[in-house]
Amino acid sequence: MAEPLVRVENLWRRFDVSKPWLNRVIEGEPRQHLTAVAGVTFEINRGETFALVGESGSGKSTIAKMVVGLIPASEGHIYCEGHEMVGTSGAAMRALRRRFQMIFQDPFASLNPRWRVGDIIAEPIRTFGLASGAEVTKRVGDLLDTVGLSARDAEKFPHEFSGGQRQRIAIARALSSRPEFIVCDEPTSALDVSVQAQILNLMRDLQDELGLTYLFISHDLSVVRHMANRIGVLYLGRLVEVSEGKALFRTPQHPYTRMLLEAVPDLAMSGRRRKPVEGEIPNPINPPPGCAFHPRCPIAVERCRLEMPPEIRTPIGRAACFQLEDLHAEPA
Ligand SMILES: Nc1ncnc2c1ncn2[C@@H]1O[C@H](COP(=O)(O)OP(=O)(O)OP(=O)(O)O)[C@@H](O)[C@H]1O
Repeated sequence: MAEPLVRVENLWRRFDVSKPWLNRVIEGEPRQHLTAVAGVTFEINRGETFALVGESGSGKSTIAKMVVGLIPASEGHIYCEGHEMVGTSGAAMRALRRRFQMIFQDPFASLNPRWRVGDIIAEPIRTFGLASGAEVTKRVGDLLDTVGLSARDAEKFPHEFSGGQRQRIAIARALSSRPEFIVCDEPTSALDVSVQAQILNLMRDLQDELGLTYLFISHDLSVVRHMANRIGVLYLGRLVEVSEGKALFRTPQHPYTRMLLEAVPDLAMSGRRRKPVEGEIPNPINPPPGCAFHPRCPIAVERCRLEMPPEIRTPIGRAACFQLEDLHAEPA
């Protein structure tokens, strides 16, 4: 089998969330750490869309930022076609920055309001020395055309566009360095539903045309269903399930995946009524012992409160749950 384009192996990210030194001394408090990502492993094959889903605070954005090199990992590995990217700098990091791009949730915040659209899109082209002079203008015009805008829009400023158009500009900018891999962090969450569909269609068309690979991050399962080949479900920084996309919607394995699916009106599994997600994600500074999901889990048993469940193979992927272990005995 071909090497995956991206492989993330046992990735961890801890944040120091201690109070300032003087407060700690006066109040006699120790340093505090928050584990945002705890030993995550997944791979993304060339040309596919791998989605990460989970409630707010589950660690999706933190993983995304580590994968594109915006923040360092505390521990673990990120391989690009087998080459280690954690700890790289200089030319290797520069190459990664060209090949891996990111699109953010809020296109207004990610576009410099004082720059003309043409300059925003041209910046990566110039930075990576991909073109010069009139060639840059031509390439900017082509990119605007590719995302459904016009070459004339290069003269305008971001505030002259609607939310959906601004996300098109952000996509054109991401494409300008001719990347192979784009991390899309909630790219349509800030947009109206009708506009969301247009942007998602554009992203799918671009994937087919340019052979792009996506890491797609979303808390919205109905959006993910239309985009992902495979899906990773995150809970409090851990992957509780990684499964083939369509199968996950038909036969979710982990109780947390089931809970998420049952909460989405048009996805609630056939014959079942929609049930809102119960409880809240615990504080990651002080996570529950054993399986972190046990306080909210409808099928938790004593063992779940004491031990971390191992990852096992399921018919559609892998998942970490003692109850599934009894069903599918083979370790992943
Ligand atoms: N720079 C930081 N310093 C301290 N804690 C952080 C930092 N960045 C993220 N966190 C914490 O890490 C955890 C995971 O955050 P992250 O933003 O990755 O989650 P998410 O799933 O993307 O959620 P959302 O959809 O709300 O962005 C959260 O508890 C968050 O508060």
